[in-house]
Amino acid sequence: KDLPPGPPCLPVIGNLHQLDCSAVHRSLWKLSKTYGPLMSLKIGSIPFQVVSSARMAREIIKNHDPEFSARPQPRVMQKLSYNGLDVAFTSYPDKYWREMRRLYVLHVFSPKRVQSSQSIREDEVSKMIMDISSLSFEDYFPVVGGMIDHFTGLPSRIQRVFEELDSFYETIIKEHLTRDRAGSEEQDIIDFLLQLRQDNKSSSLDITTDRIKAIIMNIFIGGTDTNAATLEWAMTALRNHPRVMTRLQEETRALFGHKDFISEDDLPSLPYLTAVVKETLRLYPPVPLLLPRQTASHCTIDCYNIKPKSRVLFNAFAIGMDPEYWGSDPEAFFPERFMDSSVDFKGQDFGLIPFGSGRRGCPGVLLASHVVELALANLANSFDWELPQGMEGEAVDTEAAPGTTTHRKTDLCLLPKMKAHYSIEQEPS
Ligand code: HEM
Repeated sequence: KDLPPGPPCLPVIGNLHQLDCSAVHRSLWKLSKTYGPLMSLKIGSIPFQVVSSARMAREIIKNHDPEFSARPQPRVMQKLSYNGLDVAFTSYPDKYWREMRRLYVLHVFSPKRVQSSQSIREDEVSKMIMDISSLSFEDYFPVVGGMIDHFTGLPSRIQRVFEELDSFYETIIKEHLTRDRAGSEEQDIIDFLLQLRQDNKSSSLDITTDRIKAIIMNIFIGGTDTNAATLEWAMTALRNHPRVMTRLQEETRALFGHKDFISEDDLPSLPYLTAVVKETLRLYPPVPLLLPRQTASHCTIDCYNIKPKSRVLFNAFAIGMDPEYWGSDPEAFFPERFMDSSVDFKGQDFGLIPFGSGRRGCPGVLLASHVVELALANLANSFDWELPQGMEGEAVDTEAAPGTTTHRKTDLCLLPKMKAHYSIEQEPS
C-alpha cells in the first residue's frame, strides 16, 4: 500500500494496453500527469517504477544513486555481452563493474583519448559531406535504420546475431594485431586495449579477448545508432523550423562559409549549434527511457517504499518536458532557451538527462557530443535542405518507431543543394 501511485492494471498484461508501443515514453509521460513524478505500473507481470520529473530524478540520483544503480539482466544482452563482461549490462554493486567503469572513464573515453581520435571523426564526417555532394539532385538523404530491435527474438536468432557480431569483433581485433603501427601516432581504442593487455598482465583487471569484444559491443551498440538517431531528429526538427535552420546556417556561414569543412577546433565558436543539439536531445532523446535500472536494496523515496530488485525507468523525455523545470512552453523547439543558460546534458542538470546521470550515466557523452556537433555543423554549412518535389511546404512527420533507441518511423527524405559560394569578403569583419 505504500508503493507510489499508478494506473490500475489488468491481470497478465498489466498496463500494456495503456502503452503505445511505438512511443512508450509518450504514453508514460501522459500517465505521469495523472499519477505523479514517481509512478508504479506493470509491464506484463513485471512491476516498474517510472521517474518523470526533474525534481524526482534529482532526489534519486543525488541521494539514492547506489540503491538505484543495478541493471536488470535481459537474456539477449547477457549473451551479447559475453555474460556481462561489458559495462552497460554488468550487475551492480560489483568489483568488476567498478574496475571496467574506471577503465572507460579514465582511459577509453577520457578527454585526451577523445581528442586523439579527432582526425578520425573529421575524416568520416568529411567523407559523408563528399558523398552527399556527389549525389544526383533526385537522390534522397539515407537514414540509418534501427539495429537494436533486430537483437530481440528467438534464442536461435540471438545465437546467429551473436555469431555474426563475434566474427566482426574478431576481424577488428585481428586487423589491429596485424597492422603495422610503427611510426603511427594515432592509437585508437582497440590499439589502446591491446597495448594494455600486453603491458598490464599483473593488473587485477585481466584484459581478455572476450572483454575487449564486450567493450567493442558497448561502443558499437551504444555509440553508433544513438548518434545517428540524434542527427536524424536534429535534421527533422530543423526542417520543421526553418527559422532555426536559417539562424544555424547564418552562424556557421558567417564564420566558416568560405571553408569546405568545419573542423572540431571550430566548434567552440558556434554556440547556437550547441543550443540546437541540446534542444534536440531534450525533445527527442534517442534513448528516451535510458537503460533500465534495478534497485540494489530497499529504499524510501517521498514516503514510498521501493523494494529491492524493483525495475526503474527514468523517462528522460518526460523530464525534458517538465514545466516546473522548463517553464510554460516545454513542447516548443526553441534552442534560444539554452543561449544564456549553463544547462548541459552531462548529468549535473536533472532537467536534461538524455545520457543518464550518476554512476550508470553514459561514459561516451563527450565523444557523442563531438560526433553530433561536427556532423550537424557540416550538414548545415555545406548544404541548403529542401523537401522533395510535391512535398514542399509540408511539415515532416515526427512519428517514432518502436525500440530502445528511438528512430523516425519513416525515412527522412531531404534534398541537399550545395550552398551558394561564400567568398572571404562576405565574412563579417
Ligand atoms: C547521442 C549519443 C548517446 C546517447 C543518447 C547515449 C545514451 C546513453 C544512456 C541513456 C545510457 C544509460 C544511462 C543511465 O542508465 O543513467 C548510456 C549508457 C552507456 N553508454 Fe551511451 N549514449 C550515447 C553515446 C554513447 C557512446 C558514443 C558510447 C561509447 C562509444 C556510449 C557508451 C555507453 C556505455 C558503455 C553505457 C553504460 C554505462 C554503465 O552502465 O555504467 N554511449 N548511454
